[in-house]
Amino acid sequence: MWSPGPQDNSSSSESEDAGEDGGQSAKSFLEVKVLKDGERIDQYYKVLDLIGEGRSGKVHEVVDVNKPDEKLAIKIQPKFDELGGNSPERELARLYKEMLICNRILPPHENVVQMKDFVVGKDKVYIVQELCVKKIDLFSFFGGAHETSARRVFKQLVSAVHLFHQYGVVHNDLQPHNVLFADTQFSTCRIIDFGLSIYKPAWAKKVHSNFKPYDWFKAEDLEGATDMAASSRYDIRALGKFLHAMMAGKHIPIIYSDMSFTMHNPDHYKPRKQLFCTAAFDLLFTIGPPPFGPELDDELPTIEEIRKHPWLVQGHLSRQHKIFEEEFTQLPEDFTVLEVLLKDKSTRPLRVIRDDLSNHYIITGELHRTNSTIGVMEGVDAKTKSFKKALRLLSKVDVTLMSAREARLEALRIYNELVITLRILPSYRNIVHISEVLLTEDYAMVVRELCGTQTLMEFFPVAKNHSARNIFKQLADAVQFLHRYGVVLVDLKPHHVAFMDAGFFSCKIIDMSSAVYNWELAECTHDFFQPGRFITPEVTKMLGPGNPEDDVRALGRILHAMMSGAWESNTGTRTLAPARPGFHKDALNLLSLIGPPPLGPELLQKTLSINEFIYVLKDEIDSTSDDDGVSKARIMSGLREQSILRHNKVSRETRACE
Ligand SMILES: Nc1ncnc2c1ncn2[C@@H]1O[C@H](COP(=O)(O)OP(=O)(O)OP(=O)(O)O)[C@@H](O)[C@H]1O
Repeated sequence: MWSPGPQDNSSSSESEDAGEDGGQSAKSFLEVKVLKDGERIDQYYKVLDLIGEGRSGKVHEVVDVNKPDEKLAIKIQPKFDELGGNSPERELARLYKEMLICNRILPPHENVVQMKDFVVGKDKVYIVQELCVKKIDLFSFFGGAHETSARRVFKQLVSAVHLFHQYGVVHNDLQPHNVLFADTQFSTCRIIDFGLSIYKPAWAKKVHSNFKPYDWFKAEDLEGATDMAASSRYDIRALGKFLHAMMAGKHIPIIYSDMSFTMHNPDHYKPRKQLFCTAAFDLLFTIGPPPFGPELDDELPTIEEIRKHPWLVQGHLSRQHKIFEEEFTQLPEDFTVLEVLLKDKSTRPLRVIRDDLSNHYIITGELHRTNSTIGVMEGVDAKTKSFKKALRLLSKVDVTLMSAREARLEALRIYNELVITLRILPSYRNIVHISEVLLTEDYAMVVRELCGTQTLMEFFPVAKNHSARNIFKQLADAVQFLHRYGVVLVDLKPHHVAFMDAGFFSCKIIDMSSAVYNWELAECTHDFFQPGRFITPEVTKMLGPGNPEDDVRALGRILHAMMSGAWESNTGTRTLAPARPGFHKDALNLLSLIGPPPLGPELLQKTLSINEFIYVLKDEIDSTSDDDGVSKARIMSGLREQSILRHNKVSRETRACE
């Protein structure tokens, strides 16, 4: 293959300022290669599968014959428009422009599909790109979208479109099938297909330092009447339609004009009020399709303005915080304001008591769990005197012992714990159930179901292959559930897991005091819950975003403790006790994937989401019989399929849990 040099006047090491938009700071341009006479593309790329077909050609899954480990996508476009819509010259000019936009004009961006190679053959042009998840696009996302996930994906789209417009490019064909995803969790989207894009240097605020448009295009192509009617508002309109589809859970088919869809389907495409906050509606009214947004394109905001919209800028910041400024100020002094701060449609009540606690609960003993520093008592309902409960005391900080700032932080930490346990998480079988919270000025008393006093610490020495598998599965299940709701435990310790029975058969996570809400991670919420209302900026700043990997690591340490018989905390250089005999090789496999180093990896599998990882581990443990070995390869290969299924189940499960 021949790589032309002469007109290539930009060095491959030139650097590029991609702005604050998530672009990378440096870009090496790809050289366009030309197939010599007699050469064929399959000498370079081996086709595995047909994955898509569009107006301009077919897209196949391929591997580079010299690097067969990495799967790629190749878009094969005839040089001449086979449908005859474009003259041969115009079609070639279109292909040339698509290649230049992807390769020269736009810097790389996290949410734009990455180009890998450009090859020109006798009759065809080949664009080799990174492979996105096959058969999944924005259409697949709409149905399961909710406040958190919609904001995440929408922000990414806005960020990419902002970059296009800065560099003078209008994508001009932003449709759901041109937005793919890098992963099956819909966490990172990738825009594809610049086949209809328009480039006007006059629109650009930024240009590559070495890209001189007039060296690459004829002046009439850059200034002429062609495309002049086009405008950046095309992309804004498309974003508005995406936003509407995310909020409504469905996309308005293109056959409906904006007016007719409302006439024929007044309720069918309604945005879901229960899932989206007023800021999202405000943006919909600004850019959505009529009748939600403006009739006239002239009334649409620019991408710059959209980027600054409150739903995107302070999406995860709290409206609650603004509304209840006064109450937040009072919180360190008076815990009864928690009743106002945590007010919601939830069924788990917060009750202010003005009289003595003994009128409500009679303390019958103290609960001591290994290493636990948390004050938990055992008590019964003062009236019925039945059903023992665990009473967890969350006390106000004594300001004579701590600074006002420390008192405020501790009050916010308690607020955060209650938001997570009462408002974010639905009930779950392996997480301790809370029946109510009593509030006084000085403390919050959390009334919970009573678990046994034995914790994982007592379990480790007696754990056997079967019992360990059962308990580990319950924990992995619980962590996966928490992550789906965006909750990271951060500090899962053995004494945070209590058993319900003396035989170590069923366990529950009983401590969420270090948990944080990570809105990037969340895939589902209660139907009527808006995390953004509760997670205040201060809480986010104080506790950080929460790294889900910490929980997987904690599970890895717990697994090791079950297998070795002893807990070794997370410190120092490791001389870890070896696994005791009797554990199945699957357990050793798991340990090598998530256990503490050197038994497990120094770094967890970065390419996989933690959710995905836990899900498959859980499933494999579940289905593995003692004679049936499970290899790492099998675990990995099951990942994609499992998580697609999981995504489809999320909405159903959310309801089932509640
Ligand atoms: N990088 C990729 N990874 C996975 N699938 C892809 C990739 N690129 C394209 N596809 C699939 O191929 C289809 C067609 O691709 P693309 O939109 O680039 O072609 P097109 O001929 O320009 O289509 P259009 O009709 O939208 O103009 C996409 O909708 C998608 O399903």
